[in-house]
Amino acid sequence: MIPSEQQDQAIAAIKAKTLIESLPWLQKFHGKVVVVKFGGNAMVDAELQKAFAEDMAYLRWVGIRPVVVHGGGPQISARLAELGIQSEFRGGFRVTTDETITVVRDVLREEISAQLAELIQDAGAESVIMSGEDGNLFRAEKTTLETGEGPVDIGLVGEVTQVNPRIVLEALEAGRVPVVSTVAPTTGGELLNVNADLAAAALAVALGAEKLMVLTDVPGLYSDWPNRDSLVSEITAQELDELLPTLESGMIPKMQSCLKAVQGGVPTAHVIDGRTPHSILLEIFTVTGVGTIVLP
Ligand SMILES: Nc1ncnc2c1ncn2[C@@H]1O[C@H](COP(=O)(O)OP(=O)(O)O)[C@@H](O)[C@H]1O
Ligand SMILES: CC(=O)N[C@@H](CCC(=O)OP(=O)(O)O)C(=O)O
Repeated sequence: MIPSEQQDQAIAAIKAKTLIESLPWLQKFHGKVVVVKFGGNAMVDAELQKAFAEDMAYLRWVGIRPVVVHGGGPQISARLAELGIQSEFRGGFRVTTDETITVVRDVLREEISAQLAELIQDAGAESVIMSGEDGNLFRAEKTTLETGEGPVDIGLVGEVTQVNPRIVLEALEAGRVPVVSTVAPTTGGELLNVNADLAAAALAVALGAEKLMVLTDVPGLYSDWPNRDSLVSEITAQELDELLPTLESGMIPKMQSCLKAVQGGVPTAHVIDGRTPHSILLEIFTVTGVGTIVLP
């Protein structure tokens, strides 16, 4: 055999190995719901967004049912800055005023949901946009932040207290990929800004999802941030519960979300690096997986 043929054969063998390695996972996850939270920091690059959308279409066509819940913190902050409004965060949450909530809702729906839905359609799967306001998807209650100096009012910020997953299930039944943004009304009809990590966990639990995958802009959870040698590949709910009080702002809602999901019956929750193209496929379909896995 000439060297170029040998090289072609070696490449073909790697491709075939990768494909066949996915067989047990295809069997295990067939028909199952996977909730993927796409973070604002992971979606700044157009190529990565395209790869993400391709992953969603891929999952849909291999018979797994993906549900996208997205954030958009940096994009909301950018729009607010254009409007001359400064962003303030307390405990990882945006202090949200009457003026801010309209911007949050618009950026999430008109800009980010719309763009993701279009990319998913371009990748070959139907998608449908929804928020906590649609079909009673989410009900929320106002969050009061507990701090060392007592409770702090952070404005129109809420947490999901009820989920009615009907419209998500209808979309999945119709073969569509739901793209969910996370503003949500109270029972009184007041619109609240809900952190997307936490909303994703509530939705994953309500849907009886097989996995929650949280994409962000780091390789996973670090037990001793920012020490790069402290990447955690696997952690139990109990260990995470103990680690949570030591974590810093961005990671707090993310890890609370993973904890809530596994405590609510989701078999595994994952924090993975959204900057690696197709990291979702690598996590689901390869033996080693990537990022941090949270187990019950
Ligand atoms: N223990 C930790 N492990 C990993 N990242 C951490 C940790 N503590 C703080 N971070 C920070 O959290 C950020 C991710 O949170 P955030 O900026 O809210 O992301 P996203 O927009 O993806 O939701 C990381 O970029 C990192 O700077
Ligand atoms: C209450 C609160 O902080 N809401 C978030 C909602 C978007 C979000 O969660 O975006 P990421 O996933 O990119 O962080 C915000 O206003 O930024």
